Amino acid sequence: MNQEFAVSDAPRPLIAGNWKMNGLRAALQEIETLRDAVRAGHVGSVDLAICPPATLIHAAVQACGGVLSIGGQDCHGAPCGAHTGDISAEMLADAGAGLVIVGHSERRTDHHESNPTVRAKTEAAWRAGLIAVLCVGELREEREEGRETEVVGGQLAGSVPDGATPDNLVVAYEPVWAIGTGLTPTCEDIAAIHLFIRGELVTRFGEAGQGIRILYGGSVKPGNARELMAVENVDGALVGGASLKATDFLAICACL
Ligand SMILES: O=C(CO)COP(=O)(O)O
Repeated sequence: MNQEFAVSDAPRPLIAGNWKMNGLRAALQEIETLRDAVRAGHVGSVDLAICPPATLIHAAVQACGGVLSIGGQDCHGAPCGAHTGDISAEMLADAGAGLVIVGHSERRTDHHESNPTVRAKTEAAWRAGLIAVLCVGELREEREEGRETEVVGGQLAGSVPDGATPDNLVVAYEPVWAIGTGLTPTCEDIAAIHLFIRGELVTRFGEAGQGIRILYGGSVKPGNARELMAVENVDGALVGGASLKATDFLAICACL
């Protein structure tokens, strides 16, 4: 691949905010601030998404004025049924969501979600017409043992269904030990694992694998976003804490 092709063919970056279990209705002001910034032309060539708690999805869709995507943080694999407390991908789509995070490490840990479960959730997202933002990443001890590619490779093989394309899948590499800790891998380490993920996607999906966006997540802040986003095969970020305030989120977006 020559340089010109690589540059023109690079996926458009995506900065996605994961609000986790944060946000009451007053937080919709942050979405309105993001909307106004996009409308005023203050955000460059980058796609924006916010995944608020499910209680705010419908209102967030109304508040965002169609200039950013709103997503869910999880979905059930089934379209409906006797699953108290769960939300289906169809329900998210009905509320106006365009994407859904699946396989976040907090779900894999707190709710014991396995790779086959994450795979079923990804298929559910596709069935409902949503983009799946599928999270992978190793634990601290797995990194210390030098097993990160083995772990991430196993998560990709076990949880990404056949049929992935740039239009239905985004992969988010989130090392568990970097989430909410202020720690980040070195740029060299991020480059290595993103190249590994790119290779796995291309091996499995051919040309489509080149265009599937690979986000980095874990303690992305305005102060470190520029160097993290400049790493090869980093096509944007999945941001937790720094997505709660529009000013921080916009400062991250400005780094692309
Ligand atoms: O888990 C994350 C996003 O999904 C990252 O969270 P922090 O940005 O708060 O580390």
